[in-house]
Amino acid sequence: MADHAGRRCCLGWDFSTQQVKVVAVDAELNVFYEDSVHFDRDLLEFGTQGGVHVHEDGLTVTSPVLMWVQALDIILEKMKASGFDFSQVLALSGAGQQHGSVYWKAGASQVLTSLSPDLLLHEQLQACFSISDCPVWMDSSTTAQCRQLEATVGGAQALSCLTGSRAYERFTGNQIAKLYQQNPEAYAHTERISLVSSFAASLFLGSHSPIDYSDGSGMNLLRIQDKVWSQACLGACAPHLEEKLGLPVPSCSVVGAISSYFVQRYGFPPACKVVAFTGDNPASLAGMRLEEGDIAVSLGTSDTLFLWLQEPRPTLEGHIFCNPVDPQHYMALLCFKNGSLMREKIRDEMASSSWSEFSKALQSTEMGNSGNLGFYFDVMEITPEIIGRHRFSAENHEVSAFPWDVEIRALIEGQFMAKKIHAEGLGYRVMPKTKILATGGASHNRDILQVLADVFGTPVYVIDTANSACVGSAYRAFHGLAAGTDVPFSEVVKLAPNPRLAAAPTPGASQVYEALLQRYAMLEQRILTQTRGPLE
Ligand SMILES: Nc1ncnc2c1ncn2[C@@H]1O[C@H](COP(=O)(O)OP(=O)(O)O)[C@@H](O)[C@H]1O
Ligand SMILES: O=C(CO)[C@@H](O)[C@H](O)COP(=O)(O)O
Repeated sequence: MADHAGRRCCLGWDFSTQQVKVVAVDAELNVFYEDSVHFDRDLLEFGTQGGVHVHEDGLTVTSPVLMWVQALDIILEKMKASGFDFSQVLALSGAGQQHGSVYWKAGASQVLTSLSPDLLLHEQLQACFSISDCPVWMDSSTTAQCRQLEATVGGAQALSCLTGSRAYERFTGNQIAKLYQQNPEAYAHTERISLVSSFAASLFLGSHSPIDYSDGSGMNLLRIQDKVWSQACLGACAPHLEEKLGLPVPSCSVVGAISSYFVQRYGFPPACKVVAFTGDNPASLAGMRLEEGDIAVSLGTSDTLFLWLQEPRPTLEGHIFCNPVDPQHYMALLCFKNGSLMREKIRDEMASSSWSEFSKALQSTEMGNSGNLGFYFDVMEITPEIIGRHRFSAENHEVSAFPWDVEIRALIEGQFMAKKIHAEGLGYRVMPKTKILATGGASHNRDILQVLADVFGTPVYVIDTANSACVGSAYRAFHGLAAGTDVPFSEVVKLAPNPRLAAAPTPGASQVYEALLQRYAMLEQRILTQTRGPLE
């Protein structure tokens, strides 16, 4: 019998870009089980790279919905085979990569409610989707729909004030508008549209799960102040959209009990609660127990930076989402598309595909890289909209190549300088008590975290697992169980292990980066002006 038998717990799931992950957290808030299924490695038949398919136009990016379902089957079977005691699961919640959308075909809810425990989920859900390839957050094919949406509500700033963001290509409303315009039949045959998060919750619930306020804020459709769908935005995207989306719910809502499929096949207790699933970044905010004044930096497939906010101040850059753990508050988020996959490319080109070689370059080069600076955006970046690799010497001359170790430092310093500059653009300032909480796959790399600490001039902390979205989902499940008694989230997680210091700023770092940050910002503007012309 496995040593995790008989421990009462909550499960936290994460349906992220490259994998499905799970953790089990016991009542003392210790993580005692972790597992994952990696799409490229474990589900070869879908032929994804980094969990996605990039289409011929270079802009459309999708993932097969049945790959996500099958990944859940595999991970549940692995847990069963390891002796995991499902009968002790009190509640579960989860997270999904943000903005992606799933289109359930008419009749799907009937299938969901009558699943046979003798078969796997993917064997039974084959015919349940009106499109098999779901648009995901890396898609940037909806510029026309974005401009239409902004025009309908009075411009980009007006849309941002209403929904927390100007129109972004990956945001779900614009993706739905594209689907409706290009494939009206599939749209007409769709009974329900889920986010990746609410889709995953629906599998556990055995019926369509509602979208929560926090992940719903990444759609350009939800009014973030009063938390209802904007009729103007819905109308601009597609007809009958409100009925296909269902009503949004607070993020800590219990959306129901687990479906009988999981009770019969895996032995979950019938009373096991499903707490609304949310976006992976909001779930990470919960997992790291972010406090006002802290900065979270997630180094997953995407790089994101997010903050806790009391008052929303929507602008033309970045996003304001409803806060996933406190319904009165908000979070601000910046997303950088060229994150881990860009680091992997440079690692493969310059460091023999080895993270330890990559680290050696960071160890053997000086802070500030002797004035050499680089921008590495193999895919069109979101923050800011730049594509291509651009390298500059200390004299600000564009150069075509750097030595291998200079290239690696230029990549990592550039990525973190961009984060600091754009966070300051949102009005954020590093204060003496500020700490950075780092998470995501690349937070395993101490040399990368050292550069992060040096560029920001702030200590960097990590939690025990880099799967903060999973841990946050399990914490949110405990919160969902307790919320009937109106307990604040901070009270529920007060006994969770504290983050550990991973890197402190090197003496003299602030002086080195002060001048470099100014140069980086100036050169970023120069590239932007060269590529899109001067702003009017
Ligand atoms: N030691 C390491 N150094 C740098 N990056 C790493 C290291 N280990 C893993 N990674 C990166 O972590 C990424 C996956 O991060 P993860 O947070 O699990 O992604 P996601 O949740 O988006 O699926 C990989 O693409 C890989 O590049
Ligand atoms: O688009 C965003 C946030 O706005 C991305 O951060 C996605 O949520 C993908 O997350 P990862 O799989 O990279 O964690």
